[in-house]
Amino acid sequence: KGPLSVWKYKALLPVSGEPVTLKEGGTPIYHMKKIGAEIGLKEAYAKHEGMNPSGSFKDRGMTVGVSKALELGMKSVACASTGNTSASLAVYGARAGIPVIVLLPQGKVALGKVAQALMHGARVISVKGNFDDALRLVRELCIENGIYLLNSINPYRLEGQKTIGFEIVDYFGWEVPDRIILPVGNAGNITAIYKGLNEMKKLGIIDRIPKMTGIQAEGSAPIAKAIKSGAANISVEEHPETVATAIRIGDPVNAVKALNAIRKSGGTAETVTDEEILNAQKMLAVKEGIGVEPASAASVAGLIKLRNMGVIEDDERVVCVVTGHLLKDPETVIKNCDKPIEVEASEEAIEKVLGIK
Ligand SMILES: Cc1ncc(COP(=O)(O)O)c(/C=C/C(=O)C(=O)O)c1O
Repeated sequence: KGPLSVWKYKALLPVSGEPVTLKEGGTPIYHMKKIGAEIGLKEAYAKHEGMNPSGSFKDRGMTVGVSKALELGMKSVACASTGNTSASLAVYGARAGIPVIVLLPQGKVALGKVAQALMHGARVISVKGNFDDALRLVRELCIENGIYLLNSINPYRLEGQKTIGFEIVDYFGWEVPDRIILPVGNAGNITAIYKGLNEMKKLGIIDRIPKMTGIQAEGSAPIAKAIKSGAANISVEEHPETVATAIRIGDPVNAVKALNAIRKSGGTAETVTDEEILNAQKMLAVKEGIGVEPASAASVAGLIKLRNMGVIEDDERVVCVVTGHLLKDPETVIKNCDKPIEVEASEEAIEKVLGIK
């Protein structure tokens, strides 16, 4: 009962007290009519996680993780982040009134995310290294100093994020989608959604699990490479590079769980180029009115590629989880769009450039 939200599923979440909440979850599922028509898929949907309080799916993990931190009597919380985790932790830490420390890879975090972490009062440390360096350092920092670590190595993060699976099942009911496609970085989200779907199956609410399909940027694709080569585990990408800085992660902490989720569900993993990512971002915005940041558009770029490869069948119902809001990374948008047309402040000048007269 009640509106869709993370805490609608409180009975399935490991938090006993009153949660620290900003009404996260209950995000919209949009039918992608035009993009679907272009690739011959009648049932292509996008679940817009950018519509969460801090603008990404991370809020689902943080509402549970920060609630748990309070329950455990922790004095401060920390994370390393490519941006959205730090933005979300800053928001929920502020809500909870608990000090927040975030470690960011220097020069590789989208502007909107840094703005959020700063404005919501986190101590923002910029590390001369990449995300994987920052994660190693924050784990040491937390162990040495009794600070509560809230990267997705913390299982309470995945507990919150599994509600994406709950909401997809709630929306489609018995007609479970055939496939769920999502961008993969540290691989927490694909692991979490798979867990949620398995719980729904155990509860007898669904009778089958959608194919979990992970999409990575070509320059940062340890999971996709392992799936495509059949390797038991990943080989770490030493120098991950992609315009989709949110998923610029070479050594995903949840790799083993994610490979299991993909293989057990009969899913797959694929890579897309930065160009395909930016094209998908523009298609979503211009054709469907859905504004997402580059990493999120990787799921739709992957949908298109897998469809063109013949991996996705004509009659499949597919849900792409688009994970973060367009406003998170305005610099990339400005770089990839035409400049605004400058005119003198007169109607004639405007009509002239618009070719109206
Ligand atoms: C927009 C967006 N889309 C996809 C992912 C990948 O999710 P995971 O595979 O669960 O890591 C992220 C991840 C971001 C961070 O890892 C971080 O913020 O530190 C993201 O921000």
